[in-house]
Amino acid sequence: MKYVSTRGKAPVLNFEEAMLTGLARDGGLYLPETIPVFDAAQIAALAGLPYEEVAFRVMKPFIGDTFTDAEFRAIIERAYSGFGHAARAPLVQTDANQFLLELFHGPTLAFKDFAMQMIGQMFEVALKRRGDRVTIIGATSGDTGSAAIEAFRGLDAVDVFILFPHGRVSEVQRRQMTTPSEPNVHALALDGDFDDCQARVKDAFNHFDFRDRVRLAGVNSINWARVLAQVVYYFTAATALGAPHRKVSFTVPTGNFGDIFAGYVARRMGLPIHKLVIATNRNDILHRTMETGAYTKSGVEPTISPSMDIQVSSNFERVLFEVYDRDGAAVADQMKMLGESGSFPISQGALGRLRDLFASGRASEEETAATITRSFATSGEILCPHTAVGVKVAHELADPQVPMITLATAHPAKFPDAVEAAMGRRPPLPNRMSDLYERPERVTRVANELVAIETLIEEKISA
Ligand SMILES: Cc1ncc(COP(=O)(O)O)c(C=O)c1O
Ligand SMILES: N[C@@H](CCOP(=O)(O)O)C(=O)O
Repeated sequence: MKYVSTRGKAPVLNFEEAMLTGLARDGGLYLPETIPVFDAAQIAALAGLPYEEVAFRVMKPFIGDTFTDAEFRAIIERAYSGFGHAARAPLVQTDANQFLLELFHGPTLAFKDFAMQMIGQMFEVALKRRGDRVTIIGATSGDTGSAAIEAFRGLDAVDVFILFPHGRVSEVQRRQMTTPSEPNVHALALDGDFDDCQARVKDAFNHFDFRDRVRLAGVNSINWARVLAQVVYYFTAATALGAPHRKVSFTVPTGNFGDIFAGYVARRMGLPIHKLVIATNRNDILHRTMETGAYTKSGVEPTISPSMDIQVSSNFERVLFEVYDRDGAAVADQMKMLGESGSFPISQGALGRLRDLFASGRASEEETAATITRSFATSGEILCPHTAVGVKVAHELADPQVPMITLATAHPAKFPDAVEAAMGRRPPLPNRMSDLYERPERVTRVANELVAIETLIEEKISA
């Protein structure tokens, strides 16, 4: 399997190279040259299998000969062994035709663990075999960072630097990043918002001297391996409800577009997905784009669903590449326009294709809080604010005949203030984390400047 860049000018790579590279050298994102398709019998055979077996069958066609079957099975086993639920991603019915896919039973209580635990294990095996060492840099609005630090803490072949927006993540998220004591992990509080963090990460990748000197690698969803691991739970959920013989819809609380892009890949692989719904909070750039046909930045406003407080949605580039018939030059032009003027138009043809692929909706702060309140009162389910954004939109866009699955992307205990304000009860942390508030924190404040960040990284890795 070969991987190509969305901007069409970077070297074509195999899976291992694409995984260890992260961002393509032309600034684009890697995608498989072709997406494998499963027939109905292959999909039907997944129903009822353990999560790990589905993960093996779904991901295997994408990895080429990077790992032997035995290696890959062992990687998958290790990745999911720390999850707190035997089903890994259990499906819960909340209403006549509404379901929640609980993706928060991993070590840091968010869906990021599904991919990050896999990447940690895959990096470890690949780097040991190469006798290599890398410096990982990541940007987070809260969940990617904690999942990355958890997945890579203490591993020999990596140093990890995570940039998070100072003062804009929940206390639980911050502590998950700042309390691990292993010397190879570093939480950096940046003076800016998530888009600034992500922009500095991309700048570092585009500064080739630095990139090559520290052997930079990325674990944001710009890394194809992140998206790939997230394709699996669309298959487990849909087959549990009767796919391929029955269609299902998914609503995905969306920020950086990685999770919903994984749903798009699942559909391209043959999974019969009826609607794929983008749910945004009041930072609704994706919903506005779908409505108006112009991707236009308008400044990030802090919300009670902070992990989705994003304006530059990285993986949207991947879907643009698809709806522009894989025209890398057209995508590069759009990204240039976005960088220069904060906006780009989408052609009528591409917009039509986007609207065929995705529906969209948004939830205001009040609607998000009201959804948390109502969900607890009617079904006893305590939702995290991101999931509540999804549930609000899912109810609006559901078809009575088709099951609607909302991705429950984080555990409510990661956002206790917002949940308590909505329903008058503070969700407790699971027992294994109950001392999180007592552990000492270790964090470095950093300016929103590439030079300051690069200097800090070089100092730390040479210390
Ligand atoms: C809890 C939670 N929900 C939803 C999202 C949005 O996911 P994505 O960025 O893949 O669109 C994030 C951040 O990525 C998150 O942390
Ligand atoms: N919401 C994310 C933002 C980064 O997203 P990623 O999926 O591209 O890593 C977070 O929680 O950090």
